Amino acid sequence: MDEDVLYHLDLGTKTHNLPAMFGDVKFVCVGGSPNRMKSFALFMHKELGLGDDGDDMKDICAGTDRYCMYKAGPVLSISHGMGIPSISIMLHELIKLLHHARCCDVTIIRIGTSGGIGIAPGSVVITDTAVDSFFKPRFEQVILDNIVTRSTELDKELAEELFDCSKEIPNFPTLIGHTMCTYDFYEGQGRLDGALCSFSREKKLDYLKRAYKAGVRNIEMESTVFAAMCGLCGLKAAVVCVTLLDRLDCDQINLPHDVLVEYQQRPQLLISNFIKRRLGRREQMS
Ligand SMILES: O=P(O)(O)O[C@@H]1C[C@H](O)[C@@H](CO)O1
Ligand SMILES: O=c1cc[nH]c(=O)[nH]1
Repeated sequence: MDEDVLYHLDLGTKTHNLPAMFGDVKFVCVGGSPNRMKSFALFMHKELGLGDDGDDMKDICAGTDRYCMYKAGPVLSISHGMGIPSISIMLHELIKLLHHARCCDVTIIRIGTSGGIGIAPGSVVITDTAVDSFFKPRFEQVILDNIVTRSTELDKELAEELFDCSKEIPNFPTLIGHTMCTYDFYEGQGRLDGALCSFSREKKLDYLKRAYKAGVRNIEMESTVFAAMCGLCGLKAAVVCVTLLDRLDCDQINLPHDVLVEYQQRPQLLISNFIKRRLGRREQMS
């Protein structure tokens, strides 16, 4: 293409010098909420000792309100909204951005929230495999009028490295398990408290217990397409989500605000330790 307009990011190959803006990116962190991704960028700015307090950090995608994007040294922090269609659009444009910027050796991590199954709220789940609502490791993409099935395997070594990092943080409940990705927060995740509900409490529990038996430890709404797209494009990828509740106990998220904030910071803390460890290793090698 003579020009590539990354429409939803408000960036483009003719309007922006993408190699100059992004060529040094080594870590990309994505998550649903714009505020969370801004806080993460500010946190990384501080943790990496990048000078002032980052107060003047600008949203690189300020020209659009679809997504936000912040950069702290080699770390790019981007919001993706909720659900598969939203993250998928962002990933198409992000992956092209990384290509145009000639980035290499990039690690991409989704830092999110989720509902746990049979584990204590506040636990951090590092995904080994993302599965669909049938507990299958696949993402079905409709292309023209065909269903194309893609693998949702994630990088096992990266998951182990992250798990290793978690052990260095005191009182930090972390585990590796399957993550189920659904198309809906309510009926799609077996909730009884949506505007619509057509199944009994018994059916809900039977489904979630079968999910647990199949190795699922948490439920969210982006991991299958994230794993599939990153895998096909050769990006090393991980999914790290904190659980906000145990779905075997309840459906409503009614945590006090300060607890919710602290839980959401857990994946950020883990990823910050991981990035600092990786950067330290690179410095030792050079
Ligand atoms: O990254 P976040 O915390 O937004 O991810 C989960 C999955 C859905 O997008 C959303 C539902 O509350 O939270
Ligand atoms: O239960 C939950 C909590 C957060 N995100 C989800 O998708 N489900």
